[in-house]
Amino acid sequence: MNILDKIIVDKRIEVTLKKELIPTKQLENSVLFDRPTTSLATALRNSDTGIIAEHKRRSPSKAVINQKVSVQDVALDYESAGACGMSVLTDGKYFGGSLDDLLLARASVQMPLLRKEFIIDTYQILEAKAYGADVILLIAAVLTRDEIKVLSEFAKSLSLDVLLEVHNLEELEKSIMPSLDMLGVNNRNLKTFEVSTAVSKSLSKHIPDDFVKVSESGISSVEAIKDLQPYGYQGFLIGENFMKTENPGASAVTFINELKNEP
Ligand SMILES: O=P(O)(O)OC[C@@H](O)[C@@H](O)c1c[nH]c2ccccc12
Repeated sequence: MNILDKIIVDKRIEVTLKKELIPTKQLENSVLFDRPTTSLATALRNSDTGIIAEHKRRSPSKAVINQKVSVQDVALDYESAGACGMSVLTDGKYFGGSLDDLLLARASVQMPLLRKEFIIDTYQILEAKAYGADVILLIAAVLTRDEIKVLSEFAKSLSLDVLLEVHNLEELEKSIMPSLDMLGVNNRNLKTFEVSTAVSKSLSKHIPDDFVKVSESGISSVEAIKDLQPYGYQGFLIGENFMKTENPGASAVTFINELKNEP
């Protein structure tokens, strides 16, 4: 079994248990549930940098990235650095994140927040809303077209943006539908961990113009962004490059300033 399949097996068990412990009514009663949301897609369309900065403590491909910084500090620093939005890993077992991380980020900043999670059930979308997210991620590699439709339409009914992630043409062609806002191309193969921005380049021409294009993973230089912009990318999801440093917020400031000053 590859790592992605393992994550999904565990996720199904986790969601089944949580559904029994915390009824959906309780999520809907969260003080955050009825708040107005902010669109990441709109923010990216209007941005001159398009950086979505991620909070990630560890990952299956890298045991320790950063276990020291506080998610609130990172969120505040990313926002003042000029990031367009923030991605918060909420998976515990493989990424060391939690829904509390999302909640703490929400308490700290106004910018759009993405719940970075392996979503397989509408229950997790209610959680995303209740803990302060503006955007959810759907991963085409682990969902059927029908599941993508049900989950994305449910998210839209809660005024959440949807970022659909693909890694190849087959996943892209199966997923195109009007209930998606952003199409993300993951440069990292979640089954083998191989990373190359060439994946974003080759898939870009197959993404219809009505979706905001986002390039995800393995972006570690301003040059990489300059290289991807001509392919129509308006969003760039960056995790490790910031999180592996002692001060992720300061690294984001340096990076975004360099990006703004580049001709
Ligand atoms: O740390 P990186 O290489 O900059 O990547 C960030 C982000 O794209 C990556 O964390 C990611 C992309 N898709 C995912 C799906 C699940 C978990 C994590 C991810």
